[in-house]
Amino acid sequence: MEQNMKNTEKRILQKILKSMSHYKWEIGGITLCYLIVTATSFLSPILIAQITDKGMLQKNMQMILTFSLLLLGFAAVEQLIGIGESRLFLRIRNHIRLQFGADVFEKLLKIKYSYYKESNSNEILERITTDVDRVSMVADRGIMYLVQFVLRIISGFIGLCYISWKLTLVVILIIPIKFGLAKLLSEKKKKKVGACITSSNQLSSWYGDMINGIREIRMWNLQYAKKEHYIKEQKKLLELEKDMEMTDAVNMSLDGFLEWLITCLLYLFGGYLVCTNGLTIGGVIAFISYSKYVTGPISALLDMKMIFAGILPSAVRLYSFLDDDEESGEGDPIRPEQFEEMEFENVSFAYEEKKILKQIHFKIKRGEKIAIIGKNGSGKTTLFQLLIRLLEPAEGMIRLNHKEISAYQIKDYRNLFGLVSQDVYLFADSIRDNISLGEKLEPDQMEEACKKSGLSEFVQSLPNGISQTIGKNGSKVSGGEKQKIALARALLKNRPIILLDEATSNMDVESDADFTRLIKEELKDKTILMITHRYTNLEGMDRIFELSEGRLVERGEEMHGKDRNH
Ligand SMILES: Nc1ncnc2c1ncn2[C@@H]1O[C@H](COP(=O)(O)OP(=O)(O)OP(=O)(O)O)[C@@H](O)[C@H]1O
Repeated sequence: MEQNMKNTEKRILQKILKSMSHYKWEIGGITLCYLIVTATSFLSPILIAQITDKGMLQKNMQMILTFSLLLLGFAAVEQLIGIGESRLFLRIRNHIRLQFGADVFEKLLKIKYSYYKESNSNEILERITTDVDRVSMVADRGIMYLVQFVLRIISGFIGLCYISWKLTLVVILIIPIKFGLAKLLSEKKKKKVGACITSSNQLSSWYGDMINGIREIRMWNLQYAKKEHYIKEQKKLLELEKDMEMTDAVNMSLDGFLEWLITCLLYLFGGYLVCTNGLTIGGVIAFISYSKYVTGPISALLDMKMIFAGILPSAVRLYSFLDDDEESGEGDPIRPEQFEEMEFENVSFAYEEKKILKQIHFKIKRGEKIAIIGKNGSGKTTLFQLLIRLLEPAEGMIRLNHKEISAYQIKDYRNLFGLVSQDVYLFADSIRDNISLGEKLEPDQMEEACKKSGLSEFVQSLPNGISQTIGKNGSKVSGGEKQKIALARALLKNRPIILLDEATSNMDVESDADFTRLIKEELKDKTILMITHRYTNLEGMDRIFELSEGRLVERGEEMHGKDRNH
């Protein structure tokens, strides 16, 4: 298990590094900047030593001025190059964010529909933004400085050995100590980041659920209980985050102490060498400056483990999401006019252990109208979801024109259907945009669709007419009006097969009667599959099926003319 995890992490690390390889030119530019900065900073301690030994100790103002100006010149070059390096770095960081963001968005559009049944939108959003943000940290300065660190360490060691190899041994002492600390703390941090991610996910899932259920919370006075729950869970999460951040704080403090330990040891031995004439005072000052070049980057280099410990749990989750199964999109093309018939052949379906549909068998030909009735939870909507390929049968086969539906290109296949459902989702746009779904339409086309769906009167009563915005998921319109918008959309799309899943469940009696008339007259050439609980809607249907205990049974004429709402 542990080994498996390690292999996954290794694979993911390779993937991350591969994604960085797209930015060869930028990384090359940054490396060049670092090379120049390394060269100038390599020379700076030598200049400081000259100011001390040849300038201050020999009271030579000319030397002090010359070397000070040189030092200032180097600093100016370093800062200018720093600006160029920042530009390149930000370019890489933005590209990486955009790349991950676009990959994730595309995946969300293609991932199997079941993914959305397991998590609410808040949870998905939180999970994705956290993971993308964390993984984008690979383009963090800390990691980008990797090359600079290595260069600094090499140049620093050359400088140190040049001044005194004995003192250099003191500096080398830092490596095993820092290595041991980084290993210990990074393992701890990885576990803590994992725990934080899990807990934060659970909280955002709960939070999303709470926002969606705000009406019920107010109606049933659940505010106090919900607030208590929130505080309890948020406290737990904050404790975990505190623990995680404490690991970084401990690491920083130990780093600081280690730095001072080395500095004190250098003063001790350096002071001894000055007293015994083994080294000049300027030499000791230069040595201590060089030692900072080496100890800082060594710490930072070994801290990479800590940075990756923060990134890896998110990277593992993000890449496993990106590897998740997608809807199969490729296949044969089909045009709407080519549709002849659809057939369910012994189709069975189960949600986990629960069998919903058992050996469903029926055929529908072009122009036929079929009604499906059945008790709540009998599986009617599930049957539609199988039809539009949101779900896949566990057994059996659904055929279109004698060919399994998965053999068709999904885009073409879905273009055969128009859907009006009981819980239609409307975007927070205008009524026009919700009906046209981005398609350019003539005003009279829109007007006709509104008239047929019974929406005209409502639209005329609005201050902005068809341009009126309707809020998140149509929060500013009624249930019946929502269904009429969905119906107008389906009419305009003019698809050969129309699926009506309790399409009039929220409509008034008059609108419901208009709808029945619409099916009989305007939609007489369309193939219609209608789920309904209202017997009045059965008028004009060619055949009626009842779904009961997972089985689909054809019912006869006795169903027509029954009272409303069975
Ligand atoms: N994602 C899911 N996981 C587990 N069970 C599910 C899931 N979705 C639906 N179900 C169950 O499957 C059964 C069929 O649901 P479906 O929505 O197809 O019924 P329906 O006939 O359309 O019901 P209604 O008339 O109430 O709209 C129900 O018992 C439901 O609880």
